[in-house]
Amino acid sequence: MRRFLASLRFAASGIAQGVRNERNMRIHLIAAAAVVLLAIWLDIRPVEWAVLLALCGLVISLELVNTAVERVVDLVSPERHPLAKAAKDAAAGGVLVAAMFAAAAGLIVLGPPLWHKLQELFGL
Ligand SMILES: Nc1ncnc2c1ncn2[C@@H]1O[C@H](COP(=O)(O)OP(=O)(O)OP(=O)(O)O)[C@@H](O)[C@H]1O
Repeated sequence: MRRFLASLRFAASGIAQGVRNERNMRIHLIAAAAVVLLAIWLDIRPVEWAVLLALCGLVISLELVNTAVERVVDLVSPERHPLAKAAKDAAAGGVLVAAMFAAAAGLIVLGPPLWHKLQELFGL
């Protein structure tokens, strides 16, 4: 049990470091918070919540993995190297792909009810 709690502490510390040091991580967190607030306001269905939360979690997790790849590459290859570039660029590409699909899913789920709500509010 103590080892499990210690591993949770290490994981929490990794998340905190990512938030402190990575600007992109803070952008993803702000985007996730905006999605959650919008979803509450629009009162979306449970299955829609599940999709949006899973995708927000995926993007934030991949950003942490990207940070880990950057740290390891900087450790093993402080000098420039084509493989170091390939590793960092692939990790960054992974985050970008997930973020683009998450944004598309967000538009599909939140777009129609948001449009409906705006029509109601402004009598469009
Ligand atoms: N050791 C290296 N060898 C070759 N190219 C590198 C190396 N380090 C970084 N690069 C290139 O420079 C880009 C930016 O690298 P950098 O380490 O600044 O990461 P970053 O994506 O800007 O992340 P962050 O700003 O969060 O540290 C990488 O995506 C890669 O293309």
